[in-house]
Amino acid sequence: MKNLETSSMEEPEKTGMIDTWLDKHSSIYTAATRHAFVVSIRDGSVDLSSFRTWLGQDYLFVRGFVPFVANVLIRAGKESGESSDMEVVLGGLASLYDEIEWFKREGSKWNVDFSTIVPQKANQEYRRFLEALMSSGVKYAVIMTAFWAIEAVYQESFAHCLEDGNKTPAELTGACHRWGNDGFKQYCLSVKNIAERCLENASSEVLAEAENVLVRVLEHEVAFWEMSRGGN
Ligand SMILES: Cc1ncc(CNC=O)c(N)n1
Repeated sequence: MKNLETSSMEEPEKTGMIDTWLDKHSSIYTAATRHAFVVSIRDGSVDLSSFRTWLGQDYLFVRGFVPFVANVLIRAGKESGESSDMEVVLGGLASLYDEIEWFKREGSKWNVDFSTIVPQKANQEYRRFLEALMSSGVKYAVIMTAFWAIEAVYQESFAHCLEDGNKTPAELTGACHRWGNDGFKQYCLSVKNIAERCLENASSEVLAEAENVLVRVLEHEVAFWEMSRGGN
């Protein structure tokens, strides 16, 4: 009797490099997107001094992230070969303006004086890593993979705090909506598609570098959450 299960030999659906890498490095990906600090926001047990530490440190991080995204924007104009890349990155850069304004409002709300905050070690190391990625020897496919990972960790993390069954305190839902909203999810998907397109044509050396950079971003994100949880 003919086996119906195997009678149609369909080609397996093509998965992109990024999803392949996330499967391969799923434990660090989960550590970055389901960190105890994020889970504590979701279940309402969050320690507000940790939240205040995160707020001040992330404000400094975002100020360093702006030149990084500006560098991605310049490369999107010069190196991409696809004119729509620029609009995607420009949209991200523009939203960082609103984000900085939001941080300032949150800073007054939580009595966090940004002018006196000193970047902690994890923050300094993450920013140094971003600076290294901005050097001209780093390929567009590699920086785009890093850019996607940085944004996607926040999207995944804060969307989790808004999912069914959350007990996120009302005063923290603003932060969760900032990165957990649907528009930000769509934007992350657009960045992912750009990265995937570049990776499709990349050499094995560039692929290896992009995979390494992806893992390094996830490690920096875990260290950043750890720093926040440690308080100040
Ligand atoms: C440490 C860290 N990683 C990613 C983001 C999200 N990108 C821009 O806001 C962020 N704010 N902070």
